[in-house]
Formats: sequence, C-alpha cells, structure tokens
Amino acid sequence: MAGTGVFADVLDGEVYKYYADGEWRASASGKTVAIVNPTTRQTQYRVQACTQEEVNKVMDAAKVAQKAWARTPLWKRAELLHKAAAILKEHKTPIAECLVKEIAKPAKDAVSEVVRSGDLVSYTAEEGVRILGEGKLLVSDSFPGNERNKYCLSSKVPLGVVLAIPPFNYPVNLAVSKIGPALIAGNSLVLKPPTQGAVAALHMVHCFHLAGFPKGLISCVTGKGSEIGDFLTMHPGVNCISFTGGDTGIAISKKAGMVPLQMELGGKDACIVLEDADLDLVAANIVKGGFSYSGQRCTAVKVVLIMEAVADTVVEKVNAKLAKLKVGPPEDDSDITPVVTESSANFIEGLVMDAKEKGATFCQEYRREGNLIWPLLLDHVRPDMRIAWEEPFGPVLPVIRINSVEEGIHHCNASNFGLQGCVFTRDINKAIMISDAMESGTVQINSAPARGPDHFPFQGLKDSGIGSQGITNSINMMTKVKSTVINLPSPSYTMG
Ligand SMILES: NC(=O)C1=CN([C@@H]2O[C@H](COP(=O)(O)OP(=O)(O)OC[C@H]3O[C@@H](n4cnc5c(N)ncnc54)[C@H](OP(=O)(O)O)[C@@H]3O)[C@@H](O)[C@H]2O)C=CC1
Ligand SMILES: O=C(O)[C@H](O)COP(=O)(O)O
Repeated sequence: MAGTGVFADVLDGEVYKYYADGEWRASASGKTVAIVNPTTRQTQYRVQACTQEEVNKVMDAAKVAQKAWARTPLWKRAELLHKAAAILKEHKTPIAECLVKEIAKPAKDAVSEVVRSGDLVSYTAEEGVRILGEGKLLVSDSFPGNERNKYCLSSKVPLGVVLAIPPFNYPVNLAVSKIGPALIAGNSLVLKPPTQGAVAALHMVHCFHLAGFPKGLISCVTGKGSEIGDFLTMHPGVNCISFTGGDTGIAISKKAGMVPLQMELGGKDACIVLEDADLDLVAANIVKGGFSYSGQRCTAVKVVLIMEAVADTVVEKVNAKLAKLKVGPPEDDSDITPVVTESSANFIEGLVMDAKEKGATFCQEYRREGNLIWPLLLDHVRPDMRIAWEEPFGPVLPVIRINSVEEGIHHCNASNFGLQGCVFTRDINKAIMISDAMESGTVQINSAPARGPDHFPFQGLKDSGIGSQGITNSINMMTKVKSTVINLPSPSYTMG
C-alpha cells in the first residue's frame, strides 16, 4: 500500500515529504498542496509546498554531489541504475495504486507504466555504458592547410545539474526517462513532479534512495508549478532542463537561461486514411490510438483525416468498438476513466459544444458525470471548428472527411503542432511519400502514433518541442563534447 512498508519514510502524518540531501523532509513552509482524486473529486493525498530557500539548498547539494558522481566509474553508475530498476519493478503495486488514485490511470496500465519504467532505467544503464564508453579521435590533415600534427580526442562529459519536469499523464515513466539518462551521463538530477502524480513520483524516487545513490545526487521538490516553477527553471544552478508538458514549455523556453533544453510538448496527431487501407486495422487503431487512457496521451490520435469513399464504413466500425468500451473508475480497469481535473473536463466540454454549435455530427450522445466523459466520435468536423485544431486531451475525437491525400497533408501541416502522425494504406510507396510530406517528428505507417519502444527517437516539430527524446538521444542531450588536442612537434604518419 502507498506510504507504508518500505515507503513509510516518505509519509509524515497525512502529508508526503519532499526529498533532499538523501533524506525525506517536511517543508519549513508549513504549507501543503492537495492532490484531488479525479474519480472521487476529493483530496486523496497532500504533498509539501517547498520554499525557494529549500530549492536553493537542493541546488547547492546537487552541485556538490555531481562533482563526485562524474568521477564515479561508468560501470558503477550503471550498477546502481540496474538496482533502482529492480526495486522499482519489485514495488510496482503500491506505485501503481498512486497512479490509479492521482491520475485515474486504469489499474493494468498503471502497473505497465511502472514496469516499463524499470525496463527503461535498465536499458538506459546499458546504453550509457555503450555510448559513453566511446569517444572520437580526429586527425588534423583532413582539413585543408594542415599536416598530421594534431590529434583531437573528444568524449562526452556531463552538463551538471539537470532539472526534470514531467507531466501528469506519465508521472513515473516520463520522470525516469529524464532521470536515467541524466544519471548515467554523470549529472545530478532535481525532479519537480506534476502535482497530479506527485505521490507516485515520490515513491519512485524512494526506489532510487533504496538503491543507495549518493546524498544530494537526486532530489525531488514538490509544489505547484505555477508557484515554484519559474524559480526552478530560472535558477542559476540549473545546467539543463528536460520538460514534458503543454504550452508551459513554450513559456519556459523563453525564460530559461543559456542552458540546453529538451522540450516535449503538445500534439495534434493526425491519422490519414486512404481508400486502399485495411479498414479493420484502421478502426482498431483509431480506437486504441484515440481513446486509450481516455485520450490523455500526447501521442493520441487527435484528428482523423479520412477519404470520403471509406469514411462511412470506418465510422461505423469505430462506433461499434466504442460501444464496447468500459466506462468507469480506474480501479475496475475501465477503458475510459475520469479525466485528470475538472478544469480539463470543462475544457473538453467547451470544444464539444463549439463543434455542436457549428454542426458536427455526434456519433454518440455527449455524456459527462463529474470528470468522467463518455467516448465521443465527432463526424463531419470542419476546419472552422476549434476541435479541428486544438488538443482535447480527452476521449473526444474529430473526423474530417477529405477528397484527396493532399487535403489531408495540408490540414496536418497547417497545425502549429508536429509531434507524430500516422497513415493507413497498403501502398508502401505512397505511405513513404506521405510520411515525407507530413511535418511531424514521427510518422507511423499502419499503426497509431506511440512514443515507445522507449529507445526510439521521439521528437516534435514546431510547437511540439525542441530536441529529441528516446534513451540514446536523451543521454547525448545531457552531455557535451569535451576535446583534448595533442600537438606533435612534427607531422606523424602511420605505416610508412
Ligand atoms: N510531447 C510529449 O511527450 C507530451 C506532451 N504532453 C502535453 O502536456 C499537456 C498535458 O500535461 P500537463 O501535465 O497538464 O502539462 P503542463 O504543461 O500543465 O504541466 C507539465 C509540468 O509542468 C509543471 N509546471 C506548471 N507550471 C510551471 C511553470 N511555470 N514552470 C515550470 N513548471 C511548471 C507542472 O506542474 P504542476 O502539475 O504542479 O502544475 C507539470 O509538472 C498536454 O498539452 C500534452 O499534449 C503530455 C505528455 C507528453
Ligand atoms: O506523454 C505522452 O503522452 C507520451 O509521451 C506518449 O507515450 P505513449 O505513446 O507511450 O503513450
């Protein structure tokens, strides 16, 4: 159970502590932040509202710990990460319980998130050993005007203190996707978890604590992003920011200092369906892609652009599948569960009402109880409707009928987002050409968008992000190249 057994140290009465200098602590602020259960809409947990002074101390400790960690052999760093991964997987049940209560993640998916996170950490340890163990040797005579009298040795060195800010929808997995790469590369790590999801994240951090990482190397400060976010992201002690979330990331990019940024932001992932597609496959992927975790995935299918000739058939198949989805609480492992907050539900409802006023066809009756919104397919959506462009982050999916592939590509590329997209066709040549034409970080052929497997590159264009994630890319991003040049008194050539 959450907050008990090995996790008892994390809890202080009814409030979860924050983690600094290798210890669980109560904030001197005396203030707490409530985490509201999306299903019951009652306060489920409370976390500390950390002060600026506490953030300063965490940054100081992170700086000191990083210096020693950077000198810790790579294999030892990897060993500790493997240990943390095993502990995380061992304690998947209480951590998953937090995900169910804090973010209404369906019970089975909550367990999968924790297991996937353990696997991600282990893979990161292995990948780090491989890629950080290699450097480059350059010789000078490849550049005009030079003889071979300079040898340049370059390798990757850590950046320093990495600030990690994940979103509510994967508070564990999108935290470790930043923590793992930062640590294996020799950085220290300060985590600011999302408020909804903070308790799951604190439990995950405790698994790193139990693994025996040095004091101060990992810290976790809690509090509302709107209150301590700016102080953290603009803190002079931060050497790199890895953020996943919404438009907040755009604001952070404008305020942050001269530090490397990794930003994974929103998306409006388009699903383009051609006449020759396998329509059963299309319907299955629209339902899985658009409605799993109630559409609260940045990689969810967020607009279907379908050729008119096959639209009726696909809409009918999708509706038949939607009718079978289980709607209800996450504890029952329902397919559709309450969305994360009331304001999120209100926002989704606003998009639905706008589409209604402008004449979209409702394939199901719109139904909402509290934060629970029943799955809804909106057909005959037109570009003048907000839902054609905005990301609902909920179980509501617009269908736009198109008469040419170009029309679909045009709609996709007119979006300010460019995270992922997908195309369904049996013609691989057409699929490749459409993929090349779509302005998005990844295009899936004959499957719904997805970030995983976690070692694949994952990136967004335009307002969807800066840089690229995925295990290898994140390790590289959290390092910089350091060169040492050996200057010989006279040119030297091998073999004669
Ligand atoms: N591309 C991707 O990989 C993903 C993108 N997303 C996008 O994220 C959005 C939904 O996630 P959500 O969590 O609501 O996103 P938000 O941008 O609201 O929050 C993300 C994180 O930022 C924190 N935060 C809030 N304000 C600040 C601030 N001023 N400075 C620093 N940090 C701050 C939040 O903390 P707090 O909770 O305390 O406010 C949270 O930890 C959607 O737009 C979705 O598309 C989501 C997942 C993945
Ligand atoms: O946060 C998100 O929504 C993701 O990064 C998507 O991950 P997924 O494709 O594995 O669900």
